[in-house]
Amino acid sequence: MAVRPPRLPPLPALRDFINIYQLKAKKQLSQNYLMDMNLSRKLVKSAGHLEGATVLEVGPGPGGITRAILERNCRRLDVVEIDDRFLPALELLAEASVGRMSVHNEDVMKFDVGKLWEEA
Ligand SMILES: C[S@@+](CC[C@H](N)C(=O)[O-])C[C@H]1O[C@@H](n2cnc3c(N)ncnc32)[C@H](O)[C@@H]1O
Repeated sequence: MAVRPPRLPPLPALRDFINIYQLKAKKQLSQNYLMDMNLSRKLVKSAGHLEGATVLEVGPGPGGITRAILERNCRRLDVVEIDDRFLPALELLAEASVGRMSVHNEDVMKFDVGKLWEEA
């Protein structure tokens, strides 16, 4: 029998986050947002088996791919996002993940991934 992905509690649509927080894409940070959740789920599925895995996502933006990763029932998800305008949306996702997701508002080029995973 197929295992259903765990449902996250109802969350605002990505488009609403972008409108409420006026998250106009910044070119200098290569920002563009994937809004189609079906596409995000397909992308994440192509990463393989994530159930019980420890995952690092760089540049989650408003969190479309992040939602799809959480739905795959990973054990732990760390996201590193340089732009603090996304923090309210990402913190809401972290709350909905019931302790599985942590948000790091940092530049990934200066971020110590090794240290993070020592703790994992
Ligand atoms: C192309 S957008 C992708 C957003 C999201 N993953 C999606 O698919 O909708 C790239 C993201 O990487 C972030 N970013 C760019 N440079 C970064 C850096 N040095 N460290 C962490 N995040 C960075 C941007 O702020 C942006 O959220």
